[in-house]
Amino acid sequence: MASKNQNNAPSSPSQSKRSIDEASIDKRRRIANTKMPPNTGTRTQTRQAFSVVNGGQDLPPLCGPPSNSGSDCSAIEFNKDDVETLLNEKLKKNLNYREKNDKMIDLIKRLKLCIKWFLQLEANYVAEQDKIKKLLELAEKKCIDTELMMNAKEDELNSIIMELRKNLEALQAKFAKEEVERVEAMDSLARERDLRLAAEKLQASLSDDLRRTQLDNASANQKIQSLNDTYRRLQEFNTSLHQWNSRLQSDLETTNKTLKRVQEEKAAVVENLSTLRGHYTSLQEQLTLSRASQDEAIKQKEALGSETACLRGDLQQVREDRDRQLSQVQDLEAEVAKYKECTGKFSANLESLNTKAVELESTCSSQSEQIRKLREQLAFAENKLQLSNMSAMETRSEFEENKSLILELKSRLADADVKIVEGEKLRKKLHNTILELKGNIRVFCRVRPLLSDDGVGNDAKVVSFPTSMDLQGRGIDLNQNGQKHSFTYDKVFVPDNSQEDVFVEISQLVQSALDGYKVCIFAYGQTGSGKTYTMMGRPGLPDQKGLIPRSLEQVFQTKQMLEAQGWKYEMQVSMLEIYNEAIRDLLATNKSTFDATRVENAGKQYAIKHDANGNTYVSDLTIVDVRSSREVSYLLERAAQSRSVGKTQMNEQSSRSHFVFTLRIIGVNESTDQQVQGVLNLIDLAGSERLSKSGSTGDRLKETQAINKSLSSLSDVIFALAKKEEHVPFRNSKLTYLLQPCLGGDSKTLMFVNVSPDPSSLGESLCSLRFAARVNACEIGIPRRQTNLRSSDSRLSIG
Ligand SMILES: Nc1ncnc2c1ncn2[C@@H]1O[C@H](COP(=O)(O)OP(=O)(O)OP(=O)(O)O)[C@@H](O)[C@H]1O
Repeated sequence: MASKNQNNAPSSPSQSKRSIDEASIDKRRRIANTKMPPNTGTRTQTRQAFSVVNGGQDLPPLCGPPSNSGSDCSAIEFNKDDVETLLNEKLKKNLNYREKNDKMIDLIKRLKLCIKWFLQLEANYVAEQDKIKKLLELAEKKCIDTELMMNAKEDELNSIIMELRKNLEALQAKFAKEEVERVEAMDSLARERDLRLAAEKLQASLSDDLRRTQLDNASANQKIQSLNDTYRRLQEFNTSLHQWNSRLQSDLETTNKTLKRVQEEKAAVVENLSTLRGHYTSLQEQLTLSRASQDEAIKQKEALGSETACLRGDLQQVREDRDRQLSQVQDLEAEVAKYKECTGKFSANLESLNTKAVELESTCSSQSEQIRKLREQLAFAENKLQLSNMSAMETRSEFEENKSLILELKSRLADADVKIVEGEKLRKKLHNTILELKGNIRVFCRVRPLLSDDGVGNDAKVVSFPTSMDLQGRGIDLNQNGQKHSFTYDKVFVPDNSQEDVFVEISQLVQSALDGYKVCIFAYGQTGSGKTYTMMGRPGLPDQKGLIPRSLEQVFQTKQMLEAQGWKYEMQVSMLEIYNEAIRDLLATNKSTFDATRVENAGKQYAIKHDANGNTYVSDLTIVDVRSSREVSYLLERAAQSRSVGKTQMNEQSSRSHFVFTLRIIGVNESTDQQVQGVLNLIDLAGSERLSKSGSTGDRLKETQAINKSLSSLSDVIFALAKKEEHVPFRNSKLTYLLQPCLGGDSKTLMFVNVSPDPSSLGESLCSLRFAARVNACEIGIPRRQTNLRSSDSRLSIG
């Protein structure tokens, strides 16, 4: 029991008290049951004895004091009632003597037993009383010792409690101090945080530190809270100890009062003592725990100190940041000062802007006035607009009518376009037919006027023109030594005929070139007869423009007209001369080409090639795309400056080479899916001259021989073509080979024979006229014999 009570926790003093009270009551009960006061004990023992004597079965067996072994009443117990019942028992009247005697004997026996039991009980009580007295004395001694010890322990506990209180006060003071420091640190941190937040958001790391510090503070607060809880528990424990002590004192007083009466109270005191010992042990343990908690609190204090140091470090860092921020603030203040200066300037500007605003306001008011007027005008205009809308409605209806009319006209126009295309095709066909009927090789004769330089002989008028109806405009008579030579051609131009008159006659051929035919127009004649004049005209005089510029003007004019029908044309120009059977590029930009020393070799550079489509290509020849007659005129001037010229008896500026102007015309009509490719060759041949007259030496002789040779070759080709012979000797000269695709077949060839009326060159004129007459006669199908020409005249022979 003692060890069990020692293990009881002291934390529940009321429970302990209750257990102690119950124990005390139990003990008291037991003491009351076992104790028999000397004056009353006889009656009780007597009753127990009488109960036994009266039968004893209905009485509960009581644990009486120890009895003598072997005695009859050792197991019999008596109480007061039993004794009184035994003493008051009377015999029944209806009993006989014997029965009365038996009953009396039995009663006597029971009385004897009761007396005997009572005497034994009394002796036992006396012995027990002595023993209890001795035990009480010992218990008193022990209680006094225990009380002394308890007092000592109480003093010791009081001193410990005082010490703990002091420690707690010191800890509380430290905690309060640290709390104040913490609050100060928190305040400073809050201030610094405000500064930080106001300055820049770059202090995110410091915010993290602050959060950590706050967490540490929270943990410290928790620790403080736990310490406060511990302190509160200790206080409660101290209070319970006080209560327990007071209860112990009261119990001690109760024990002292009942010490003499109750033996079991000694055990209770012993138990209490053991309990107190247990409590003492537990108090010692609590003390140990308190010391441990004190150590822990000291450690926590140290930890808090280190945390405070950390916080101070953070505070120092925060202060440094604050210093940095302050420097930034100073910089910002400097900037603010600058901005203030700028603000001053801006305020000046603002004043000027204010004045401008005032001006603008005045302008605005005037504009408001204008707006008002404009609104009036707008209202007026709206009225007009309504009227206009009404008229627009009328116009719209007219428009619809016109639209339908336009559609009808468009359909008619489309029909007309189709008809035009068809008509154009028909025109081309008819035009070609007419030209074919006129002859693919035609000969025109042109007699130039008599010039002042021309020599005047006996018979000044060697050229005349028949006036008969059938030959008018086609015949020419040449008088030589009284003999009249008459020639007929497709057309004869008299000296009075202008350049325009001549061009009118050849313009149909130019149209053929645009229609896609190959056209060649030659100017043939003796030197000084007017070939260059006919082809090129006189420079600087527009009314004396020659066939080439006029043809080009017609080409570009017709091109523009045909573009309306869907035709698109590309024009390419090339110009070359054949000098001494060598080709020379007159549009080449390299001037060295015209170096006389390179003339002979230059021919090899310009190889003539014909393709299957009848197109001619000269390698290395300059071909220029042209879009206007002006561009071509510019090129013609350049070429004229590059031509090989010389001086003859008949001409100061005699052309010593054949000049070939080629215009390639490529036309495409996408709407009718037609394509044409025509060529217009305009050729100013070198002037024929008798060798006897040319001064026939050196280069001059060579030039004249080359010219005569190429002209002879050309006459061969033209005769062959006119006679439609199978073998045409194109390769006899560069000129004929170059013109091969443009001669014969569907090609149109026109030869001008230029004649000089100068009597001194009558022979040359006669030769030219005879040659041209033969060509013309072949073409129109006149039998050779009817021309009265000798066979030897079939070839042009000059010199
Ligand atoms: N129809 C004409 N009307 C007026 N003057 C003309 C006419 N034909 C030629 N002339 C003039 O006659 C001169 C010789 O003419 P042109 O130079 O054209 O002869 P040519 O046949 O080209 O000579 P060559 O073969 O030697 O080059 C020039 O001064 C030219 O102005």
